[in-house]
Amino acid sequence: CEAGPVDDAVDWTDLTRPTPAWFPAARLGIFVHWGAYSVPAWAEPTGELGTIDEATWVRHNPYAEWYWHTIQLPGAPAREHHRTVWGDRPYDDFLDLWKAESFDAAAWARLFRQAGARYVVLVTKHHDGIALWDAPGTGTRNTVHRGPQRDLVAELAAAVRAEGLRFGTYYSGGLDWSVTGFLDPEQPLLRPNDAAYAAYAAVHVRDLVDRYAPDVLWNDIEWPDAGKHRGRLGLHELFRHYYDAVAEGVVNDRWGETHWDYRTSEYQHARENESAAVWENNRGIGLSFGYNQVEGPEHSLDAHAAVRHLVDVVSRGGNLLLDVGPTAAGEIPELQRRTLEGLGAWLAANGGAVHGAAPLSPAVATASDEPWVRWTATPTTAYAVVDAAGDVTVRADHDAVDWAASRTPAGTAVEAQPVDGGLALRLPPADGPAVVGFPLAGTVGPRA
Ligand SMILES: CC(=O)NC[C@H]1N[C@@H](C)[C@@H](O)[C@@H](O)[C@@H]1O
Repeated sequence: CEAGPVDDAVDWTDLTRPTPAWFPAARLGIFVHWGAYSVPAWAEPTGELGTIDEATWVRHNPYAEWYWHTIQLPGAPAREHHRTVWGDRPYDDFLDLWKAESFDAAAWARLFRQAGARYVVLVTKHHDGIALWDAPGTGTRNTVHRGPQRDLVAELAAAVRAEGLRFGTYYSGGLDWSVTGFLDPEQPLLRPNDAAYAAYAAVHVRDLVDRYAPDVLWNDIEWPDAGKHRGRLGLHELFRHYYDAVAEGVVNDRWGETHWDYRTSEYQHARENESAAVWENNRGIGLSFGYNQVEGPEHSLDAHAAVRHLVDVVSRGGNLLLDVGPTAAGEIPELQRRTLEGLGAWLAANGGAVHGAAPLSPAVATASDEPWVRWTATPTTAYAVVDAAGDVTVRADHDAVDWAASRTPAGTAVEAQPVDGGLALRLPPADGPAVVGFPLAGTVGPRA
């Protein structure tokens, strides 16, 4: 895997343009990791990326979608699990065992809309190289010819768009174990960088653009080095082709030092990227992206925790791309469904503080953890999201906010009195954070 010719003379700046407004306004997306790995659906719930040392991570990988890799490692519990449950069956048997017999794209799309998501990003080829559409050059190693025997990308794209949501595609440009084998399993991020693989991947992403016009191109790990050039199958041309085909399309930042519309962090990894103007944190509801049957409530965000994570991300200017890992049959596991439904119920009452909202100027108010308070804002309103009940004081420059007309978007009247250095609120008990909206003084009617 020699590093290919990297044409670092490429001028990537001509691709820069203002980020299409729909993306930061969306605030919540749903990620979907569904693949042959959803058949074994087994990993150790070790911990969050960014909090586990690499040596532990690689052998006790909590990402169930890395099953094929983890079972290569001598001493990995997953390897022992595979031998016990599956014997010496090859990984590709899971493609044929993946039937998707209960897959109902319309039901998924309805659940995602009800969860308050504004976009959905489906994994179309993960690191195992199996495509969820009839990808050129994959032969029968895709879900159209084997296993589900359906174009899962087309089905979900149509259903998601019928619900009024945007549809994006994830593609693993950085790793493809079916092309490279495992190189050195002890070094999991050794990437194929040769021109042949770069062309193979470019043809795939171009096919995704031409067939599904994705609103988001979400590449993972990095783009093959030999593909970072201006040629016909080069990355620069690919981005240009994409923007010509999808005017409001956005690309993430995992294509190497080339071009991006927004930065990404993952669980606790790369949180330095969260200082960018436009960014997105992605994580599972549990510790894995692919369905992991081992995970329980103790490993997963319940609705309350998901609300707090989303609000914290939005208060700092980011989007949350929250992952679901469906079962091989195509069901959304109950633990995940409950979180999505609870998140959606909260957003139905309080979404004004999230959708289309942005950070509030720190000159007006700042976050606190005791009580738990995060602030968001629209051009006319500041929102205090308060995870406490009873008498709470929020610190705000009340000359900048008009406290007289405070209301929760859900319509519950809230008493708000200015006190030294802030505002005293009397919050009714609620089964989730309360949201109190304060008109930003000077932008709306006179102080009452
Ligand atoms: C930071 C990084 O490169 N993560 C790669 C990681 N991304 C997740 C969304 C999942 O697709 C993982 O399986 C993948 O390895």
